[in-house]
Amino acid sequence: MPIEEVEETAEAIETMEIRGAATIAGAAAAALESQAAASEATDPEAFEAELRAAARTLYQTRPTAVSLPNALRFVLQDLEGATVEELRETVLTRTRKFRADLEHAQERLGRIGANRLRDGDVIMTHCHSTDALATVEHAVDAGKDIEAIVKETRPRNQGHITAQRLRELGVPVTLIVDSAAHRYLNDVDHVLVGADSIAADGSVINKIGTSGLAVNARDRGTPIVVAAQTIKLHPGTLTGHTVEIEMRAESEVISKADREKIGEITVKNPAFDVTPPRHVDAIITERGQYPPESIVSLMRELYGDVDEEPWAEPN
Ligand SMILES: O=C(COP(=O)(O)O)[C@H](O)[C@H](O)COP(=O)(O)O
Repeated sequence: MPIEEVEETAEAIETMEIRGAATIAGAAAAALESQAAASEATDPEAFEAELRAAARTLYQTRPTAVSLPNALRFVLQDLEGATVEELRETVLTRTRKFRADLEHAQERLGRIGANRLRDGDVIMTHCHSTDALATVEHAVDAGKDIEAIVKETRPRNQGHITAQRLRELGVPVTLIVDSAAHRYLNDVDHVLVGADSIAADGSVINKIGTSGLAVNARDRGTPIVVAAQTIKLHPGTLTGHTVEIEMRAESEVISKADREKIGEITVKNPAFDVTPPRHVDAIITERGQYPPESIVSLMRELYGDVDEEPWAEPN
């Protein structure tokens, strides 16, 4: 049984109190760290079994952001240690490194992404991405004036979080409903979004509505920039796996009362969609800027082919 803190983190990820791919990954690593620190296992097998159970609990929360399994894999792959204490030390060292790397990567990505933004540029955002905001923050720190048109991002309105963060940076914000995006793209220099997963062919999986925004941006000739640390690269897609798109509750879309008033309908609430590489101009990572079609080489270099899940129950 995982400790209470792991259960609480899993619940917070499921209910989206903790959300966004990078934040989810950091929280999952922190939960494994707590599990390792608190473990009272007396033999290495029991310790590893506890860690695997904790990882499974975290893994089952949301399916689309690959940063979550990438974090779990980073911590649990090929665990080394002959005693519980050695294993504990390995896990604690890895979870701390993972969390520190996460911060450094976002900082570096932000500096690289900021080079694309010029003084006076207007960006359009969708959802709330800490990686995307890191690029704006660095541009602002470099003295550039940036303005933002922020899509509200139905049904969960993550655009409100983006608007608030941008205001904290002193960026002037115009909030629009999602369907107004095409109308305002003429005023925009870059569409700037994050990613939950990036597939080997360079497809970008991000908040539902990203692909429609990208099509509109292409129509208007506005460049589409994706800010995504390399923990968003989905190594499973190298071996033919697809990225699962999370379907969320109907209640996020329509109230029970409204639904009953309308009569018999089907409601669908996919949380993410897939933007093909031809609609993406650049993917900004902490390792540099990549055209989407060439991201596969970075994916192979960093992850190789990974098919196993180190948190699976041993046969
Ligand atoms: O789509 C979302 C969040 O979806 P949700 O709100 O459903 O979790 C974000 O664009 C990415 O996760 C990137 O975020 P970050 O750059 O912070 O990792």
